[in-house]
Amino acid sequence: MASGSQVLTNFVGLYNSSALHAIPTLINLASQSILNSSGIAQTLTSASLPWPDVETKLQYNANVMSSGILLGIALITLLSGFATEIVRDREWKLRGQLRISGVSFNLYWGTIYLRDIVVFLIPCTAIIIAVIILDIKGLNSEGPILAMLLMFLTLIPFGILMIMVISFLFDKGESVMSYLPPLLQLSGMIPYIVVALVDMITQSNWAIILHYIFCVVLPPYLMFSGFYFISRVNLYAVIKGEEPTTSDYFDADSHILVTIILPIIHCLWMYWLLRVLDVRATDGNPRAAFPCLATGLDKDSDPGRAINDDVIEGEDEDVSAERSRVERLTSENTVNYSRANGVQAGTELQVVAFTNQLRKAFTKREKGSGRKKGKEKTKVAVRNLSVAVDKGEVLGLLGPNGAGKSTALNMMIAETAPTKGRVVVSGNNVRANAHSVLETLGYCPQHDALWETITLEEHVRCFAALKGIHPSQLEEVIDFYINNLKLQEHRKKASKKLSGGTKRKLSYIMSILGSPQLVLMDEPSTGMDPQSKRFLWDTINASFKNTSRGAVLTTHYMEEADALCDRVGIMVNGTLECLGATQHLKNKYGSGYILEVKLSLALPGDVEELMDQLEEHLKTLFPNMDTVERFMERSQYSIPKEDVKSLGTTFSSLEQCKSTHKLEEYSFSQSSLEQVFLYFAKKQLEDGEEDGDRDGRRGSPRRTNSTQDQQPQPV
Ligand SMILES: Nc1ncnc2c1ncn2[C@@H]1O[C@H](COP(=O)(O)OP(=O)(O)OP(=O)(O)O)[C@@H](O)[C@H]1O
Repeated sequence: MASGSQVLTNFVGLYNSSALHAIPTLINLASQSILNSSGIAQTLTSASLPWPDVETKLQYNANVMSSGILLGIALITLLSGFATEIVRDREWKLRGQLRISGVSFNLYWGTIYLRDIVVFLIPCTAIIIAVIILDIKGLNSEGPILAMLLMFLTLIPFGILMIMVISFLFDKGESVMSYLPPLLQLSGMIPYIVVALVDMITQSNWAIILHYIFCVVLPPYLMFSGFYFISRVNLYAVIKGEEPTTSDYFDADSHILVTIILPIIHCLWMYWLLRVLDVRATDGNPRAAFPCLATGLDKDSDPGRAINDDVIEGEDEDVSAERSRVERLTSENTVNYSRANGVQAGTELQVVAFTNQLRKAFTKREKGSGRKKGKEKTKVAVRNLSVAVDKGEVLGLLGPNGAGKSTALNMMIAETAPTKGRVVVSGNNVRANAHSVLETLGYCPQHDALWETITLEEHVRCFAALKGIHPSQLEEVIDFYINNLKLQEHRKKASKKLSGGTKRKLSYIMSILGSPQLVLMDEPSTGMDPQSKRFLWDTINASFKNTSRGAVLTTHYMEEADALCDRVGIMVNGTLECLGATQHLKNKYGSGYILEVKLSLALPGDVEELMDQLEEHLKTLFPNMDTVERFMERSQYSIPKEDVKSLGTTFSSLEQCKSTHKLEEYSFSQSSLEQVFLYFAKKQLEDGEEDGDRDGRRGSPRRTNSTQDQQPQPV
């Protein structure tokens, strides 16, 4: 059994899980094949043919087995490398960005497929050339070469498609090369070794039965098995004392044909699976593509079956009015009318897009102890959001971190599947008509979706072409954005070398190119310098005001919301708490004053205690005041109008307070949008990270059923 240990040595020596080592593995493999073949040849001449003894047969099989293992490992390791880029495209949201820019399933996957086939052809051709040039015995004759050629013809397209499908098991590019090669190598090699051992030991049909079963149920096995059966035909013919003919390789007993034909059949269902996964797998979760596997995901996107909370207890009246407006827009007639006619008349149809009862619940299982499964936890990220974007409107979505703004936008671009509810853009349901709807969208994601090695200018050029900008205008458009956003010096830099602010500018340009019908911008100005921010504001104002287009913008800059948004909605814990023009919100929720104080740090004593004393004193001046924020020596209070009889008296009381409580400084002003925001932000903190479902009930303890009391306390 010397050859058995040789196989083991070869296997252990050459086994690796990295694509980097695939080429050396391949070269090693070629020399191994030469050695194996010459070994076989020597054994054959020295053995007393026509029929060898058992030991010779075992040695032949062991040699054949090692060639198959080595070739299979090399091919599958090379193939695994192709998955990294696909997973990265998904991880960095580039696939979504391309989809929104009109890159269809066939275009995206077809391009990658053709490119990978060409690349993969190189090592496969190298194997054939090496066999011919090095005159590898047993393989360098017409039969095996023809069999290998035919095998590669189907194995290459099959292998790449298989990798594309399997890539959906991964959500991080980094983990692909750590886990995918061993996963594929083992799932192909273990059945291969089982078949070869059964063949070697029992010399019975069991090996062939297993071969057929594995070919069907374990596709990676196909990358290994063909080589074994090619060498097997050759060996058994020689053992019988005959020269194998070409037809020996393709007759029914050779079992090679199955490794050539089955990949074609696998390709058919894999293409279907890839389509389903690409179109339906959302949230980076392939299970989302199959409703039966997806607990709590995308089970119902029909607003008719959504929780009946038209009248939500304690809901703001503006939010309720918007909900009713959206209900009317959703009525079958309206949607059909808009779908059929494109341009609509009448006030109700003057909307670019709307969401109806849009809801997203993320279900996560907590870690269990031992064998016990952990409890399922549900986080409702967006709670029955009904809002419409009017033509010519920039709608602002504000809210503290984790309020659900990005999740809402992700559902609007069909990147995240809603648990319930519907998104309609230009009269079309986004989930049902994703391709045609997405072509009319522009999206600036919160995290820049860029190819690391592609330059800034190439990004702009590529997306301008995708958005259908005429080649004659291309240069002008590129220069306009690059010059105005002061990007000239970064034009030729690869995106990985760009600063955070520059990347944001690039993402913004990519979203606005081609004048999409609806542009969704998730914190577009984060990290931008004031001058660029000003240009961004100008272009947003010019792009949407008085047009038939619309935009949704999320931001943490109140002055940006004030300057750009026609209406602003503030979200808290997934719920839209208020909606309206910024002035309306200031009047409604900010009809009072804001007092900001700062204690002198030079004061002796505990800051907390001093702050408590100050608050006690302030309560005597403003009995209905509310603490908005308190941090170290600073605090902020909202003071209702009725507590301020006259500004003169108030200021003299505050001056007195300044000297008695040793205030370093204080400010007393009318409420701004920021203060309205802070009021709601505080509510999110009070409500806490509330898990579970609370439909129809609001978390705020302030809310009651009486219409009068439904208004939150003014700031
Ligand atoms: N894929 C996910 N799985 C589980 N929970 C998620 C997922 N995505 C978002 N969430 C949760 O949903 C909630 C809303 O998140 P989202 O990113 O929409 O908030 P946001 O308002 O955009 O916050 P920020 O201002 O920080 O961007 C958060 O509590 C977040 O943890």
